[in-house]
Amino acid sequence: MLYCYVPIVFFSLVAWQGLKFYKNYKAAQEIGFPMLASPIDKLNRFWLLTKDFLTPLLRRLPFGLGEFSQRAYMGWNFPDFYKTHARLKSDAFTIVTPGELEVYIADPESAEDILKRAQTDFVKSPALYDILNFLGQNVNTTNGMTWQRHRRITTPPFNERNSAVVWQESLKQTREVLEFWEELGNVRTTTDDSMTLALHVLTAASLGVKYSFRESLTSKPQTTSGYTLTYRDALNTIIRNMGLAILFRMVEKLQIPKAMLPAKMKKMKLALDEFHRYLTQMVKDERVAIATTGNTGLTTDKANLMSVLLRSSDQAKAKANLEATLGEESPTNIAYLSDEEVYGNLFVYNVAGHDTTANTISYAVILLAIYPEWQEWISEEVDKVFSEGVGKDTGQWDYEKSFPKLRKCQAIMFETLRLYSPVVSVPRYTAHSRQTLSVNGKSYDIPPHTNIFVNVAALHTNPGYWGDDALTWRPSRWITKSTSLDEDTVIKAQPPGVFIPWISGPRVCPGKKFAQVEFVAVIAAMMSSWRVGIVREGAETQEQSRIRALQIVQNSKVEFTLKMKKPNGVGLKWIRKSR
Ligand code: HEM
Repeated sequence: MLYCYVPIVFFSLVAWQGLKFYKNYKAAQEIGFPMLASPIDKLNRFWLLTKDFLTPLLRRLPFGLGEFSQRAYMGWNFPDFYKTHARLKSDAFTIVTPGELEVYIADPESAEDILKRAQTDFVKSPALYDILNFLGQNVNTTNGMTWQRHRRITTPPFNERNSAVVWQESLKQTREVLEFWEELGNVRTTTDDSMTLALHVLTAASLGVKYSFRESLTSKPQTTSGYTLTYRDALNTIIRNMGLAILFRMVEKLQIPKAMLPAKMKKMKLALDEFHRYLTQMVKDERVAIATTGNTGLTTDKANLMSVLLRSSDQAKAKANLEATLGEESPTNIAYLSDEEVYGNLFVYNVAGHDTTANTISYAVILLAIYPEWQEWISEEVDKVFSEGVGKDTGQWDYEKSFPKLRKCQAIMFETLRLYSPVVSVPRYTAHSRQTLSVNGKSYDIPPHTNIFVNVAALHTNPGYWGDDALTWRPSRWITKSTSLDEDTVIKAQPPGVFIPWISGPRVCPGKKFAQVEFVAVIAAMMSSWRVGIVREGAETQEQSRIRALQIVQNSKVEFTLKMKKPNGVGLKWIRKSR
């Protein structure tokens, strides 16, 4: 009997999806942007589980019937760049799906406007961000007053004093990495090692925990009793497989018994559970340390994300409790973080602050090896900045004096982020209200429950702004002559909305300076005494090896953030620069 219901259920589902699609089509027509259609909602769970298998089959369908599948996943904007906008001759277009309506924007002024109105009009969609609530709600996933509370409490550690720690730790890690790479001869682990380097910088600056790069390679990791993984391995397993971690959270809701999970998912579950336990223990230990030493966490060398989160949370909690005991009529609004929220924020800062910077370093290093002329370009600047006094002894390099002068190193970072931005599109949501948006000077009405994507990859490569060589990696486009007598060159300022790897407005990335300081320290230290080249394969010429390496760089895809699919395909050789 049951089999009779199967076709009924199937056709009802199809009809329901068709109805939703039609409703969205009418809404998209009313907005007035050019339209594209997709019969699939990219957040549909069945699609998420099967898309890797189905997409190649769909692409083979005749008459371009499966063409929509190119845009049916998060992050399709790379390597589409500005192409779809150019084809539709519009800085805005709509994709109609049976899920929620999607609008893509590549007009710099509208992009800026959307990002500025992040607190009220264009918020973060719960459907997209709730899944990132690993271990607890956090600054990245919340909206409104809750977000303000998270932001107020979590950002103070990212100050100038912290930048000096980031600078010193980045230089130290780079010295160790380079010694290791010199010994290796043929380095195929640029991305993995950059991840380790960035993780060590982050744990030093945010948790006050220091690791040695060399020891992390040679010594067998010591697991704490009762754990299978070390803290670092648990975090690494999660961060290097964020796509899987997100999928695990979706599958977790289906309550599939652990024994039935595939091996990869079991490993992810173990990493997430143990990372949670480590954080719980670290928070407990930090509380004891604060109580016994009276360390405020704000004015001493021990100021780090963990101590600041706990201290400001605990103080605010104590104040609220006192007000409640005194029977005050309107006790302070909750101004602290619950323990779960502390874990959630520690997790998100670890993920956001590690993977993004590490990948930017690894893209830049491989691009420098492909285009060695830019190595000379930076080296000239580094030699000039450190010509007096400390010279090549990076252990003596001073953050405050040198960082602002290393403009070419900053240009390398900006140019790398322009083409290989970790976040290729920024999703926002109109929630329950209708919003007016001006695009290229004309006003449009955006309906409620619309996902509006600021198309970062398109903005960064619009030939109308960046010129005919928009897709070429050319760091010198960032340097211009200074009008001041004190400096001969400066970084070229861009108009608002044109270059937004860290976005802008109230939700601008709080780790922007952190990432810049780390990147500049690493690249300057590398180029002060070293040169890097591509290791040729077989009978390859130098030119062929560069073309191959560039293909590997361009063969990237978004897995939480943008990454090369096969970074280990490029072998690099590091040699000391002759004095
Ligand atoms: C090259 C390096 C980096 C890039 C390109 C980058 C980019 C971004 C972008 C585009 C966002 C906005 C995402 C959205 O609203 O959906 C963001 C948010 C965030 N980033 Fe970064 N980031 C970098 C490094 C860092 C670092 C080093 C940290 C911390 C140490 C960090 C912590 C965060 C946090 C906590 C948020 C959420 C802020 C909020 O929503 O209020 N990021 N980042």
